[in-house]
Amino acid sequence: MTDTQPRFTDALRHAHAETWDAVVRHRFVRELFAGSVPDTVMAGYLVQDYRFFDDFIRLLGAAICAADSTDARITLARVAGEVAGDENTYFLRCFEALGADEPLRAETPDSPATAGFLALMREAVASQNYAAILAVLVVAEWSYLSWARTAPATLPQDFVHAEWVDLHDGPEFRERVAFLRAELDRVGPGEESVAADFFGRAIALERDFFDDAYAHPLTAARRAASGPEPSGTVRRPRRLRA
Ligand SMILES: Cc1ncc(C[n+]2csc(CCO)c2C)c(N)n1
Repeated sequence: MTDTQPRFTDALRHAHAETWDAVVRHRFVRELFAGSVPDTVMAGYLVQDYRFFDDFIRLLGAAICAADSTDARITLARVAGEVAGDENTYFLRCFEALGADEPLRAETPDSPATAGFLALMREAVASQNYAAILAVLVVAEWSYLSWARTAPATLPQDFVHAEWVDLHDGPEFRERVAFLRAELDRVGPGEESVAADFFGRAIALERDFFDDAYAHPLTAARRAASGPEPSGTVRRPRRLRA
C-alpha cells in the first residue's frame, strides 16, 4: 500500500459522486439551512425518519454482534447508547410542535424510500456481514455529516430546523463518523463487492428519501398553536469553524 492510494471509503464515495452530491446539495438541505422547509414536508420527513431511526438502532445491534474485535464492539455499544439518547427526544418534540400526533403517524404509510431503506437495513442485519452493515452505517452517518458541514454560521431560530443541523455536526458525531469510516477502511478491502453494493444502494436511497419528503408531505399536520411563529435567525453559539 502506498500513500497515494485513496482510503477505501473515499474510493466508494468517489464511485458514487453524482448521487452523493445530489444528497449533500439537496433542496431539503438548502431549505433546512434557510428555515424554509414547509411544515408539511418537515413533518412527513420526520415521521418517515423516525421509522428509519428504529431500524437503524437494530442495525447498530447487528454491528455489535458482527464486529471482529472487542474494541470495536465496545465502541459500537457506546454509539448505540448515544443514538438512543438525544435524537429520540428531538423527534418527539418535533411531532408535538408540528402536530404530527400518534394517530396521524400511525395512518401514514411508509414512503417508497423508507420501505427501501428498511429492506436494505434488514438485509444487512440478516447477512451478519460486518462490511455490509458498516457500509450502510457509514453512508447514513457520513452523508449527513457532509451536508451538515456546509451549514452557514447562522441557523434558523426554529428548533425543528436548527437542531436537525446541529445533531449532525458536533464533535461527538464527527468522531463517530471517523470511527465507522476507519472500520470500513479496515475490513472493506476484504469484502469489496459486498461493501460497494450496500454502499451504492444506501446512497441512492438517501437521495430518494429527501425526494420523497417533497413527494409525500404530511398534509394533515398542523403547527401547534402555542404562540407566534418563531422568526429570524440565531447565531450558533458552539460551533468553531476552521
Ligand atoms: C434517511 C436518513 N439517513 C441518515 C440519517 C442520519 N442518521 C440516522 S440515525 C443516525 C444516528 C444518530 O445520530 C444518523 C446520523 C437519517 N437521520 N436519516
